[in-house]
Amino acid sequence: MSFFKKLKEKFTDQSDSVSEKFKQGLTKTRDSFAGRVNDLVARYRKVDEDFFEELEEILIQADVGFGTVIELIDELKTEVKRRNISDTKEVQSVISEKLVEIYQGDDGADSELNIQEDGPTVILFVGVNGVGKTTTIGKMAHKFKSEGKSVILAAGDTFRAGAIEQLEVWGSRVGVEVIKQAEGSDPAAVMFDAIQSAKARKADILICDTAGRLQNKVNLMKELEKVKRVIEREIPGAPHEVLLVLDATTGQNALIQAKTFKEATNVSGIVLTKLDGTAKGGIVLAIRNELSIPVKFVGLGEQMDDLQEFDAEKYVYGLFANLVEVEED
Ligand SMILES: Nc1nc2c(ncn2[C@@H]2O[C@H](COP(=O)(O)OP(=O)(O)OP(=O)(O)O)[C@@H](O)[C@H]2O)c(=O)[nH]1
Repeated sequence: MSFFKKLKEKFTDQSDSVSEKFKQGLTKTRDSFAGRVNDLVARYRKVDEDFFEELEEILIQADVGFGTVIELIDELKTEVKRRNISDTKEVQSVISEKLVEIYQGDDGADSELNIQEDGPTVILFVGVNGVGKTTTIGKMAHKFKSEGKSVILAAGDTFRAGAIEQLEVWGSRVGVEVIKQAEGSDPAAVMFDAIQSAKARKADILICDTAGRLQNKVNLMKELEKVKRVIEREIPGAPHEVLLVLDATTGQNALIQAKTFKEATNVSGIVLTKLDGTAKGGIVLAIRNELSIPVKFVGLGEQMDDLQEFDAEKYVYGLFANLVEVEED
């Protein structure tokens, strides 16, 4: 059975709300990317050099990233030869198989969060303004709460006007406490307070917001280092996760931001927001391959439960859900 058929069997069940969310959230990307692949396959009967060249172009336009595209095309060519494939329709299933393989890589690209059994687990959020950091923190707090965990939020973005209030709005919406100080105060002091509260209340999860200015890398680095130092001192081994939030609709710009943050701090995972708002959802693969940081969560819409743990198979299923398939005997 083809790889894609197996994926379909695994995920077509409508009652699986998560794979359905991936399918819904990737509609824009699927319409353009998979639509073009379908069209390519219809136009080319034979797998030849021209076919691969056009495929390369489509992948690059979906923001898959140049390096990743070259790797993928090379592997496809090898596989086509090895399996003696001549029908272009058969190549489609191999593409989906290779996309999953490339994403999972050698290290398995684990999207699971490093949660401490006997908390508090400290999760530090970093990222520039406007990427959807606050919304993501709110959605994540909601996710933990619905799993029965107790959550505290730390309003560490003391720099951007309105950031504290915005976090408070999410705090009351989700029903979790927000630890804050006045605008302009030292973020490290907010973290200190928040950790004391989390310890005193035996909270399971402490989610920390930070300021997202990128204009001055030295300042950003200093601030993040200071915040991390305080957290580490108060809870050895923390922060347990440093999640960088990136906006999928900014395409290659998101990659540039990621490189800067990677230089400034140890990023343990990426949250890619607004994947539903772009036709270039291939950016997930570019991030994974070019930065070697796993995408741990993706934003697939504006609703509270639209933040989903990333899963390469569900993602690829979402990309190709309407694939025109080869008839199998
Ligand atoms: N469609 C869609 N919209 C999202 C997603 N994540 C966030 N948004 C929207 O993006 C907008 C900006 O998000 P905010 O969290 O307010 O971000 P911000 O306040 O501009 O900036 P920061 O909090 O500093 O990142 C809001 O309208 C969110 O609803 C997503 O996954 N999908």
